[in-house]
Amino acid sequence: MNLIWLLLRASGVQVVIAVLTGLISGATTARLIALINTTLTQGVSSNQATANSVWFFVALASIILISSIISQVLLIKISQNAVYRLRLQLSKGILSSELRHLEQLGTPRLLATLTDDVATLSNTVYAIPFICVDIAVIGGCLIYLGFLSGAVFACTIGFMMVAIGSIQLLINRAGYFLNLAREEQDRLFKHFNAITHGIKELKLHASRRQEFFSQELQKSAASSRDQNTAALFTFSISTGWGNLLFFLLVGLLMFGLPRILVIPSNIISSYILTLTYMMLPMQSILDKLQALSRASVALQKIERMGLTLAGNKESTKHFANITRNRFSTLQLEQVTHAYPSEQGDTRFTLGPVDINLQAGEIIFIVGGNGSGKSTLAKLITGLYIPESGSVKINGNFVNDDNREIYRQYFSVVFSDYFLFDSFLGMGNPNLDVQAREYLQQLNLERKVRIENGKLSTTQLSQGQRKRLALLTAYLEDRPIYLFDEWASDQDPTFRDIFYRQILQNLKQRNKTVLVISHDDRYFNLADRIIKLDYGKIEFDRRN
Ligand SMILES: Nc1ncnc2c1ncn2[C@@H]1O[C@H](COP(=O)(O)OP(=O)(O)OP(=O)(O)O)[C@@H](O)[C@H]1O
Repeated sequence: MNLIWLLLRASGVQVVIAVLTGLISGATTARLIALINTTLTQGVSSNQATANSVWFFVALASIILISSIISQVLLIKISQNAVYRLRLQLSKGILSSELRHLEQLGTPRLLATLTDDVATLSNTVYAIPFICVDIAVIGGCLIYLGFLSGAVFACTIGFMMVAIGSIQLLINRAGYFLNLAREEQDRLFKHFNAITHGIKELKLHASRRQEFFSQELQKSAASSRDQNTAALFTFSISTGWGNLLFFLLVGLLMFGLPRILVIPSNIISSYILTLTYMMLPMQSILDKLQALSRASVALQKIERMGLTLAGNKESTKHFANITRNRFSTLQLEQVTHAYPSEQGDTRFTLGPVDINLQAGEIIFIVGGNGSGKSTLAKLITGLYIPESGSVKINGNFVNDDNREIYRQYFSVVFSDYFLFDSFLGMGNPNLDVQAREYLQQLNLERKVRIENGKLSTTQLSQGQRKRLALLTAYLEDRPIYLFDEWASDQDPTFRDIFYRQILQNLKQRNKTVLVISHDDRYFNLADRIIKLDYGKIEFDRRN
């Protein structure tokens, strides 16, 4: 049902046209079978009648061909379009969701849905057009059967309802196993994540690798295999059961029903012929049910993810020239943020904090590990929404409507930064020239080339990659800079350059620079130091 909605949402009008042409194809098929039936049972009286029948036969066959092709082409387009829209919607949903919510969902779950579920769906929607035509053919045949004999039709429909009900029970059972298998898939993705990101640690420690493999990955993979096997077994039972029931129906019509009802033999043979013709589309539907159930589970997962994303959606209106806005002050007033407590863990709460930042200041944010520096950075930059308290920029409150504008004041290099290999969204005509200048200042001109806003490589050392992240921040040229332990993996010479030259240059350009640092040798270079201790400001003093 959800799959049908998916198509209807993609293009309601086209779906209606496709269904109508499908129905025409089905009805024409029924008429063709009726023609074959009458010709076989009654024969043709004259040459003229034969010629008429031949033309009628050709016309019906042509209509079936054309209408089924139109229906399928339309449905193929609609279904592929639906998957395309779903991919974009999901990606948009992730991009506009609150960071905290995405952190809670976790990368493996997001990836499992973005890759696995969407792939399952896109591999299955191709079947929907064929199923629609099959259903139309079955529908057309049933209508023809209804015309042949009301009593036999009633018996046939009664039998079919019971048959469909029993098959549905089996399919529901298979769907249950598929759901379990899909839940296991999330855990599998978590382990795949560990393999790709923890490969060095796993390679270096044989017993850790072995235990990870046997206790975690293998267990999940085996459980996924078992649930999938159970689902597939149930599906094959349902296909076999469906075929058996079909033969049972044919047997009943041939041997059982004539004993109870008086049915002319030509009606019986017409029924058998039509039912035999219906067997092909029925079998085809039964074969595709497995893929459809899998797609339905995937769609449920996608929709659940979409719903949680929509429930945590932020406004992401696009505002041009935001960075040209002038910055004078930024105030955090009684701002708090709390992480939910993990098992056996005490809940970490940052704040309430009061901070007042001015343009052109260099502020060091210092404190021990876990004191809340990065959390504060996410609150200052608007990535986390304060649970209480308020943030003001240039005297104006930051709220849901202007948070997107607010974020454009910041150029940030987080400690877990991501490096894009091209400078996207910069809108700077001198980008390449400016970027090459910065490459020289950052001592990278012999390692990296820049052509049309694209970096020749990002396969560099940690320190060099971080310099490229700094280069991107330079090019963004925004009023407030924030560096989260930027210098931690720089060599002593460049670390010195960072603290003594880069930060001072930014200050001279009237930038506000927030530096999260453990380098106490350079604390004297700050205009101001804010020290955090277990989520509270221990001191906020000028140097
Ligand atoms: N994504 C998260 N989910 C739950 N708790 C978190 C999360 N990130 C941080 N925390 C908790 O918040 C506390 C502060 O973390 P934060 O990263 O802000 O510290 P920090 O001062 O930047 O530490 P470090 O110097 O080690 O980088 C930690 O004790 C941690 O347990």
